[in-house]
Amino acid sequence: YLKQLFSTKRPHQTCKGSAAKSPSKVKTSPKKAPEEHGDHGRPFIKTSSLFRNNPEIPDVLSPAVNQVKEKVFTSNTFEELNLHPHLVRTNLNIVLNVTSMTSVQKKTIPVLMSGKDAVVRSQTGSGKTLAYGIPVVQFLQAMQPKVKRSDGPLAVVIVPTRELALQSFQMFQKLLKPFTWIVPGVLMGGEKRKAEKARLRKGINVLISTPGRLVDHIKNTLSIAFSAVRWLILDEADRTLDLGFEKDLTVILNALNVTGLARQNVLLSATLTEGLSRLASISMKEPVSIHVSEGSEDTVEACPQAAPQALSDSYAMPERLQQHVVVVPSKLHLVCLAAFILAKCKFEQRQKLIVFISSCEAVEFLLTLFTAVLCVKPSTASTKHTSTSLNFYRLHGNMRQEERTEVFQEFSQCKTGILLCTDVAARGLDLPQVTWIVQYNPPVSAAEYVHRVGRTARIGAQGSSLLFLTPSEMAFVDVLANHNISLSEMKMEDILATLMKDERFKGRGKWDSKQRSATAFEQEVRERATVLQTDFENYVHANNESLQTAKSALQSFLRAYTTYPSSLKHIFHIRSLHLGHAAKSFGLRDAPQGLGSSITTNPANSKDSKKGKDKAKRYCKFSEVGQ
Ligand SMILES: Nc1ncnc2c1ncn2[C@@H]1O[C@H](COP(=O)(O)OP(=O)(O)OP(=O)(O)O)[C@@H](O)[C@H]1O
Repeated sequence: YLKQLFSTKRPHQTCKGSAAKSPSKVKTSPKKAPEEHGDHGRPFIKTSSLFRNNPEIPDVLSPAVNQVKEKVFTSNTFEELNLHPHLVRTNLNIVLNVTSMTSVQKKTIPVLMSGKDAVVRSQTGSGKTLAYGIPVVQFLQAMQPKVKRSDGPLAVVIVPTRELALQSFQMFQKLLKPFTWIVPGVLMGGEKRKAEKARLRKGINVLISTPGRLVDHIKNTLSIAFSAVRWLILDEADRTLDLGFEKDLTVILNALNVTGLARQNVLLSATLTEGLSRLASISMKEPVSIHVSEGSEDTVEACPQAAPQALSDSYAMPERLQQHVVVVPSKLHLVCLAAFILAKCKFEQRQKLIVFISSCEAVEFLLTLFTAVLCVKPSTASTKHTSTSLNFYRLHGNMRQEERTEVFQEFSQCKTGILLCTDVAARGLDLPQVTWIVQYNPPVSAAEYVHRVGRTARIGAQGSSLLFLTPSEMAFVDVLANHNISLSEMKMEDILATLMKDERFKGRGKWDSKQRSATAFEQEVRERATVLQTDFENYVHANNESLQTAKSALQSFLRAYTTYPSSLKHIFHIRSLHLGHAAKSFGLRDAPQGLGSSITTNPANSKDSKKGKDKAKRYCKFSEVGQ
């Protein structure tokens, strides 16, 4: 069917009009349309109409849902917990500046301190890390005889990504400050194995690791011994399973189980549902199920079998998170994202955005393109509105680890900026003061949606999110509604209207700001969007290198599109993509020839067999996370 997909004769379901019948007939090449010069000295190349032959944009009808609410804070303080006074005063009150417990902490800490296993679900940004960190530290500092480095790991914390491993490690460093005899350490893909081996040999008591790297050491590092382990924490437990790490987890559990010491096991995530029972059954003993949704004051319950089944499919969302959706035809995706970034980061103050993109190559491409086109200063001082400069960052699994760590730290500390990233940044990361989450490419599940938007509106703060969908993808709104998530619509035209503030993209000179006619305004917005798209296309087509980069970004986007799970294929199916229009969203004037064969030759996209499907899943996900 891939042949069919890239055939120009393929009838297209999502588009109206003649262009829909010939998707590759997107005509704009310098040869076909000779250059002329516009008012601003920029060479104009006639861009095929961005606003014609697009599918209709119906209104979004987000079904009414009862949003599940969780109260973040309680009026209880940590003093009530009978913790070591240094842990409360030095660490929590002074170093971490926290006094009252969050709901999940109030429910989880006493359960864990009583020695039980637990499965913990509470909304993103509600303080789950301290909910397990405090009991672990309280337990370790009280151990007699005193913990020694040579005891090796006493607590093992498994997290799905490297940045999250680093973040959890830093939290343990803070919590363990007064207890200098207990040593935390982190192992993660991308770091030097030799240095990690040396640290393991010296002794690490609280070991934080990504699954793959831990398995690597279990197999290859003689000095790793788990004879003393008393705690196993799986943070973002559902994702760890998702990533196909089940095999790795089995290796880890087998290594831990050899000793037979009594061990406490804790699973945590904002989206624990089905699938977890399987994990619980292999790793836990009569776990207590803890969830925090409103009206569930008593939801600390012993659920001997398959505790997570008590959890419903309704996800609690942060109360002060404003969720939006915008429906944008593929052709207009690029200009619409650019206009949104300009609106927030150029014409508003102190905005910090995270933009989720489906592939590493597309992240790289957009970074280069936006830096070249959007960051250019106007040739005259004609920008009417006060504007601030744009600071772009990027994070994805194909970057070197040092670079990833550097970007993570820099973006954590910056006051304004735009992080273009893949799902490596979707889970667990606690990046301060993020104001907007933009999902430029839709997530692979409702759970991933929850985690992505959860990078804002943390710990009771305010935040907003925007999901981009094409008209053919609108049914994803219903998928979210099934999990009690409701979105309000933002209009594409309103986002594009930002371009009226930016004189760099002025149309061909007829616009007069004193004009009051709505039609003239709309016309000028469209012209400016076209000018911006032309700038993008000119950049992409300026040389062979940038053209190839755009093509491979498009290709990687298409590959990623094939990896949606079968339950969502009726919404996100590569057959319903309009290749010519998708190409436009990568600044390409025409749909590249031969893309079909390059996608079919990739084993990740062979979908003839189940094996092929599995490979496809793995290909994308492993390359994303870059274990
Ligand atoms: N009791 C508290 N009072 C104030 N701030 C807190 C408290 N507990 C945790 N925090 C802060 O809240 C933020 C979010 O916490 P954390 O990262 O543990 O959330 P989470 O529930 O694990 O989120 P996610 O599901 O996204 O991983 C962190 O900056 C943390 O320091």
